[in-house]
Amino acid sequence: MIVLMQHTLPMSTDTDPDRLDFEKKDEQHLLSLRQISLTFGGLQALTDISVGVSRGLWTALIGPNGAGKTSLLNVICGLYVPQRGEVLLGERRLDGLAVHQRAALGLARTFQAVQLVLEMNVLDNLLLGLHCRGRVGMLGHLVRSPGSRREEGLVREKGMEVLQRYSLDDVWNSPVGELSLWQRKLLELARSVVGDPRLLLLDEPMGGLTMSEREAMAELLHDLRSRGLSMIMVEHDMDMVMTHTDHVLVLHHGRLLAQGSPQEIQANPEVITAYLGE
Ligand SMILES: Nc1ncnc2c1ncn2[C@@H]1O[C@H](COP(=O)(O)OP(=O)(O)OP(=O)(O)O)[C@@H](O)[C@H]1O
Repeated sequence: MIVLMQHTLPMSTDTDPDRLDFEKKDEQHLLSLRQISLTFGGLQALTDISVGVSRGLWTALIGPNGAGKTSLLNVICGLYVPQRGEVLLGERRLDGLAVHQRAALGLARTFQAVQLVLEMNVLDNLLLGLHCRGRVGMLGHLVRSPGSRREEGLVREKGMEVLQRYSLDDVWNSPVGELSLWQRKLLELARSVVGDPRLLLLDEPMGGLTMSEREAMAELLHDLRSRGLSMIMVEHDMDMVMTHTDHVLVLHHGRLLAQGSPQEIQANPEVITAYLGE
């Protein structure tokens, strides 16, 4: 369940009762955003966003074009630094942590335009997901000690198991440049989860896919959620959002316009106006 924090963050001391109340709510959340504001020069991309995301849910982040959805994912994963506000994973404040440090704490991310190294083969691209998560010692690989070779063998074995799960084991040695869009989307998803993250941020994972591929992707995401992975997904396909996700956050002009179950969001007059007004 996601709880909108409507009161403003008090500026006073830790003994302030409002502040303690705020933090008590945060304890229940896997992710907490407190009063996030982000500007690019004169452009206000995000304004005063406070929201908590509970564990184990598949949350959709929707809104018209330019509403700030990708910017919010970028703030969460550390690509963008907001001018104001705090991001917490569990009780850990993430302010000041770089993308790779947040990844090591369990935050994973996929991108709208798939981010793979086209010249590298499928397995090596997958294993980049483990390096990003800090699960494999880069230095050990560079010096190639016997220990590191053994470790590398185990890691490659685990990688092949994951590729099998995503039906990519047959093409493990092909350069990514030779894969179809569907296979690239699969590989990006596999790479984002290979390090066992706690929270997965998905930016339009179904973009550009056919209807049957979208359904297949939804199945994979259901499977990940049933294994306990929490997800926040930016998606434009409303049918997908309404059919598959547990909870919906709606951004409009950089503000949190509404949140609720898919059914509540579908019936929300403010949301309908925001979309029709585009
Ligand atoms: N790096 C950037 N530099 C300048 N402006 C940016 C940057 N990133 C985003 N913006 C602006 O911030 C606003 C929100 O953009 P964002 O991409 O987050 O929206 P969105 O909801 O993801 O849109 P879409 O659905 O079209 O992908 C837009 O006006 C966009 O032009």
